[in-house]
This record gives sequence, C-alpha cells and structure tokens, in this order.
Amino acid sequence: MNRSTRASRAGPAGRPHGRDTAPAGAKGLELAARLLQQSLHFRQPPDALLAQALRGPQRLGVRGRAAVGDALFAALRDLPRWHHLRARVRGDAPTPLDVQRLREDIDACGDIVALAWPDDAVPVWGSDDAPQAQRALALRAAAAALAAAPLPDGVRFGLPDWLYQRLRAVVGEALPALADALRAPAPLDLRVNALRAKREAVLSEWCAAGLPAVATPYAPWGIRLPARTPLQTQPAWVWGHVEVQDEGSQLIAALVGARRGETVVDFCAGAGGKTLALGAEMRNTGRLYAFDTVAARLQRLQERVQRAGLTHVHPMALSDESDPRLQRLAGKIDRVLVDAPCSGLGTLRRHPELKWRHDPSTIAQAAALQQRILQAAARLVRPGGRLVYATCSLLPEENEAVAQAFTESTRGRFEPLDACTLLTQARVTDAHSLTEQGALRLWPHVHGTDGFYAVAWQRR
Ligand SMILES: C[S@@+](CC[C@H](N)C(=O)[O-])C[C@H]1O[C@@H](n2cnc3c(N)ncnc32)[C@H](O)[C@@H]1O
Repeated sequence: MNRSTRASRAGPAGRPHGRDTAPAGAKGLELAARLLQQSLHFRQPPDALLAQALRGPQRLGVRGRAAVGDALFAALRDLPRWHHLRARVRGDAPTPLDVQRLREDIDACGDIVALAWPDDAVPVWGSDDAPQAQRALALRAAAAALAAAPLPDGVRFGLPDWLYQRLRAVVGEALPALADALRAPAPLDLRVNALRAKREAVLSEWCAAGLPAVATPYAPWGIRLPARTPLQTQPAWVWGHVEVQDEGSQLIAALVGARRGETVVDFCAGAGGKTLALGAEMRNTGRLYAFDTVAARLQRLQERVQRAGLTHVHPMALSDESDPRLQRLAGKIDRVLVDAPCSGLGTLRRHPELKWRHDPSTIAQAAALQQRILQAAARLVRPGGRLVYATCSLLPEENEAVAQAFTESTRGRFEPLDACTLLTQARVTDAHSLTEQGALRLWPHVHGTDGFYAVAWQRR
C-alpha cells in the first residue's frame, strides 16, 4: 500500500555510488538472499531494505552493490520462473509457488537470487571460492543446460495465479503486453514545480548538460529520464525545481483542477506527492489541507512542502476517516481528492513485491476501506464542488466497483463528470486516449505510466 515517492531504484539515488570496486562474490549472494527473505515478510518495501543494507559496511564494490539490487528486483519480478527453474534443476516436480514457505527457506532464496543475478555480474563469482559462489555457478550452469519447456501461463508472466486470472479477465488478449510492461523497470518521471521553473527551461538546461530528458507525452509539467539517471548534482534538482512523480500521478492532480484561492483537501495525502502538485496548481494561494492517518508520512510531507516553497498547506493526522475534527469542514470544500490506500498493483514496475503481498481477501478489505473513506471525504464537498477518487490499482474491485457503489449510494447528489473534458481543460495532451467510460484509466503497456484509475463527480 505504500506508494511513497522516496527515491527508489528508479529514482535519482537508485544506483549506489562509491570508488570501491572489489568483487561481490558470496557476500553479495548472501545479502541478496537475506533481502529477498525480508522483502517477502512485507514489513518494509525492498528498496528501503536495500538502502539500509547498503548503508552499512558490506565491502561489495560498486558493481556488487548494484548487482545485489538488480538480483533482488529481478527475483521479485519473476519469482515463479526462478522457483520453477530451481525445481527442474533439482529434479523435483514443479509445485505452485508458496511465498510463505519460500521466505522461511534461506537456501531456496539463495538459489533464486543466484538464478536472477544479472549476467554481467556473474564473472565475479569465479574469483570467489566460497561454497555459495560455487553453488551459484553450478546452479546457473545446470539451468542453462535445461531444454526449454513451455512454462505455465502464471509462471511465464511472473504473476500469482489469482492475479493472472483477474487481469486476463480485465485486459484479455493484451495480458502478455501488460505483464511485460509490469516487469520492466519504470523510467524516472519528474514534475516541474510551476512555482519555481518552466518545463522548457529545465529541459534545455538538462539537454545542454547531456541528459536524455524529454517532455512526458500527456502531462503538461512532466519530464521523463531513463531509470536511475543520477540527478543529485543538477541545479534544477538541488533547488527543488523538480519533484520525482510518475506521469500518472501528475494526471490525477490535473483531474482535480485546483485553482488559485480555493479550499482543497487531499484526504489521503501520504508523503505529499499529489499535495505538492495541487499546491503548485493553486499557485500557493487559498488553503490546502493534507490529511492522513500515518503521522510519519505527514512529517515527510512537511519537509517536501518546504522544499517546494509552499506555505498554504495544512497537514492533519486523522485518527481514521471518521475523525470528529472533520465535521467543521463539512460542505465547505471546493475540491476533495481521495487518493485511496489500495493494493498498488498498478505500481508493480517499482514495487514488484506487492503482487506477492496481496490476495483476493486483502483486495476485498481494501475495497471496503476505500468505500468508507470515499463516503467520509464526500461529506466535505460544498454544493457545486468536485470530488475525485483515485487508486493505483488495476483491479475493477478497487476502481469501477467502488465508484459505481458510491454513485448509487448517493442517489443523484453526486453527478459523474467526464474525465476527458476535465483533462482537456487542464491542458493534458490527447486526453481522449487516457479515458475509458468517463474515467481516467492508465495502463503501463499502453501509456507508459504506472497503472491508475480516477473518476470525478460534482456535488449537486
Ligand atoms: C495511495 S497512498 C497516498 C499517496 C499520496 N497521495 C501521494 O501522492 O504520494 C494512500 C494513503 O492513505 C492513507 N490512509 C490509509 N487509511 C486512511 C484513512 N482512513 N484516512 C485517510 N488516509 C488514510 C495511507 O496512510 C496512505 O498514506
């Protein structure tokens, strides 16, 4: 459920830095295996675990540190494939992947990261006579010698079986393209802070500096760079002229259409990705409330608000969506955004662990919470005001079903608005190609963004 914009493996701090180039060998394998095990407990996202581990002493060398991260993410993206391959090498009958069993088995995790290890980093094992390195080399050689046999579909597409079935029902023939896009690393998308800079100026500065920066195809403030482009020394980054934000998130902020002088609520603000975009659209005027139930996220939001130069943001940690302090805002707010807690299955490019964390029961729980939050947030909207519901899920249970149940339950008090019209008004390019049945619907294999859904209503 965590979609923080902390620099991830796709962000500017993704590639480890340093001068130490000693080989990784067995130490790297051990570390990657331990990180895989920890990632599958879902207490912290793998990029956070990786960053912590690489801060400590590990003497892996620059390439070794990068290889550990690459192997960890490659393992999580294609877990069924590695599990299947390992069984075949060992001569076992392939069994369905059981994540809970896998995470208790450090040897299996070691084998999986060895199989997922980037090819160009394998030669470092040759100079390491530790048993783990030799075992990894033997395992890879045995896997390479296996005759290619057709893989079951869920294994081929790197998806748990239940999710494979659900997504196939939603996208049909496009499933292979969607599955491939979800396993590809995401580019580095940034949003230019309209309070401080213009997109054209940042683009020319970066092109002059040799960075392959291009304008994002749809969002008016977006810039796209290849994954892991190092930005730390770029003045536009240092001075807060840009923020890391997927183009899809930028389009959700555009759908809210916040204007100067308005009162706006970001009900599930988290660490503030969309709050910052809304604040820039409001040109730092009016009042922007940022709510969340996790105070630590709002703390991070406050740091980012300062960096972005916003002074009209009011964070408030809620006990839950029915916090009594919300009553004083009832019926008074011009625009309310519910960027709901969700499965995050649209963000598998950055968070491949989420497909192993969720199952149909967690999706049903998420949908019930989404309904409650949307109902509570809707009470704040003034007559004539706008309500926007958004998720980064691909599943209709968290998207269309929640929106439809809300529209029906409010019996005509909230009128659905056409997302294509709203996005066109917000100067989004080709808005018609981003919408399905009146809602914003973004797909990684079609639009090159994370997967998102968003729908808007006007209160009568
Ligand atoms: C999808 S994330 C928000 C991401 C954020 N808007 C951004 O753009 O970076 C959903 C957020 O909802 C928060 N949340 C969970 N339950 C909530 C509730 N009952 N009321 C308000 N926020 C809640 C979570 O803590 C999480 O930060």
